[in-house]
Amino acid sequence: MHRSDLKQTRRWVVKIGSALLTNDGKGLNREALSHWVEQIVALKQQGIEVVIVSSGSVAEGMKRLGWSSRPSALNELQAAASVGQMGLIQAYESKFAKYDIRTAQILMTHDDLSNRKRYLNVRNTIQTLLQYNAVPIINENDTVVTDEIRFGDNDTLAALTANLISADVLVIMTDQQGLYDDNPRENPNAKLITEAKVSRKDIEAMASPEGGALGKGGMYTKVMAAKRAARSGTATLIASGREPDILTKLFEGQQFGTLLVPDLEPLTARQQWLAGHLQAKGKLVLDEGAVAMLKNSGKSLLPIGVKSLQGQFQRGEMVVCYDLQGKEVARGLTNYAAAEAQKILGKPSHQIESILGYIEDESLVHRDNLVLSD
Ligand SMILES: Nc1ncnc2c1ncn2[C@@H]1O[C@H](COP(=O)(O)OP(=O)(O)O)[C@@H](O)[C@H]1O
Ligand SMILES: N[C@@H](CCC(=O)OP(=O)(O)O)C(=O)O
Repeated sequence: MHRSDLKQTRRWVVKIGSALLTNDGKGLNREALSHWVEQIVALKQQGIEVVIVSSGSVAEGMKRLGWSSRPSALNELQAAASVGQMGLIQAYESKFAKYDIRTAQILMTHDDLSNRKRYLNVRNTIQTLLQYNAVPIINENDTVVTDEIRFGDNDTLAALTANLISADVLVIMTDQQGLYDDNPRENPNAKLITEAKVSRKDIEAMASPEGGALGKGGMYTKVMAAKRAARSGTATLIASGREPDILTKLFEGQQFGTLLVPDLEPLTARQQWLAGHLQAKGKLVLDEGAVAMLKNSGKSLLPIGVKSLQGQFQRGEMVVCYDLQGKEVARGLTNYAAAEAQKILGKPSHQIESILGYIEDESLVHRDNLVLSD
């Protein structure tokens, strides 16, 4: 993907971060929002389908509730998000209405995306909305989530959305010009990276998880989001939402922000869904033979190759597989709950039935439910 190819793309996810959307924490910056809407309308006129992932509900809720500082208690954050989401959506709806464009609100949790049925439902809904020329506006459903099932930051949510709809481009708009080789808030000599392959290992180290006062995740979650997005072949642009006409400039191939080129082998839709599970319920440690089988022969994981396990997982839940050196090898959905798996570890599959009294499958993790880690 080169910048000049951006004009030929068809489907974009545009993520607008808290750091940008909020007026120094005093609610939404409606003027700026209006300008982004204008640019999205211009993209749509060029035939691009756009999905927005927008933060800002907590900041708007704080203003509406008259709170001067961001609460730390989860229930207060949830209340603020719930009050503020009304204002956020209202702002987008009224701006798009001027152009006679319909908007649609989608609130998701990580749980929704890890449930295969709900995942497919969300995908169908978004695709249908795009067919009807509506602009879906996505945020995390903050009111129903607790820490362990949160995306936590909207960069991750935006990347999973890009996977969900096989977007060509993910634009992460933030308050910096793009990815610098060091945190520009701390190092005035930091240099902007204009382009990098997403597989480059050093870009993770450049990106600090320290964000501004309002954002969450900093640049680190943006780089990780670009890696996730690359699983569906999606190119990521990290750029400043403060730059006038930024979306239009990017579309035209102008040199703004950082282009992170997807150079990894794209995963199938089902593998993307598997890889998008953020929470694993258990760990398996594999012997060398099993690691080689998974990596080189594309085989299922049999219990005989598993040395030990940890965690209280149930059948159908996500487990992470490690090699003997502790490096993650793969992740997948287990056919057996932890208590049963413990009994069949290291045993040949023909013994499963006599040990457990039944057999669910001869593999512990079937190949179709397994994805190799990078
Ligand atoms: N290498 C880097 N390049 C650019 N910004 C960085 C880098 N490392 C950390 N940051 C910080 O990340 C911030 C953006 O992240 P964040 O505040 O979470 O924004 P958002 O709300 O848009 O997601 C920047 O303001 C900057 O301080
Ligand atoms: N869902 C929350 C935002 C999550 C968040 O702050 O994300 P980010 O824009 O990545 O810093 C909200 O709308 O306020």
